[in-house]
Amino acid sequence: MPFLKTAIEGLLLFEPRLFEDERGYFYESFNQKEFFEATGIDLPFVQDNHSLSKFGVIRGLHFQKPPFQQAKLIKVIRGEIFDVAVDIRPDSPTYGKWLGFVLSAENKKQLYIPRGFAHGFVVLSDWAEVLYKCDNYYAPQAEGGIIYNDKTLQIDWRVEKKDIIVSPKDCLLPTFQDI
Ligand SMILES: Cc1cn([C@H]2C[C@H](O)[C@@H](COP(=O)(O)OP(=O)(O)O[C@H]3O[C@@H](C)C(=O)[C@@H](O)[C@H]3O)O2)c(=O)[nH]c1=O
Repeated sequence: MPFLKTAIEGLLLFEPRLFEDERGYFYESFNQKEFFEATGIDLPFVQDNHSLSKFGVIRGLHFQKPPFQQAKLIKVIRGEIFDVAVDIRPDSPTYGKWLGFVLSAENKKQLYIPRGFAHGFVVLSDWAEVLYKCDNYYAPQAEGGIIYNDKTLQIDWRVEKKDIIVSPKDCLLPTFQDI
């Protein structure tokens, strides 16, 4: 289960090895032991999430406040997304930096986002189904977020402004400066 390091410490990209034959393909989409070796995380994931979104939908940027923070392992089983992680770990040398990766049903890449990041994605295909594992339960009272079009972060969401769809709740999220 090879995890590639990224320009942000702790943020890892997983490119699984596919076994293809005349029937189709097989791959290990998750292996706890190899995951532990790569990330040092010894806790099992406790919640799996599955969302479907149409083209132009941005979900995010979301996080849960301490002590309810969540690490996430993201993958796409239908369509294509641009998945974004923002480092909001106060002591991090890359605090306030973001990285984005195209994850798709085709490329089968998975993004591991440690605790202490804000997360969001935009759908680049007609529809996208996103699956992710979390190492902590949903805690609505601890929900936090940053507005997707924050002026400081300047995230390039890769879709035209007219096509962007954001939930009423996410439209009200604070700026990066205000969190
Ligand atoms: C996130 C979540 C939501 N819900 C409920 C609350 C609400 O009524 C409904 C939809 O919630 P939301 O609008 O917050 O869903 P969504 O915008 O998809 O929220 C998710 O966005 C991505 C980017 C993340 O990283 C996730 O951690 C999560 O915050 O689902 C749960 O029951 N459990 C959960 O874990």
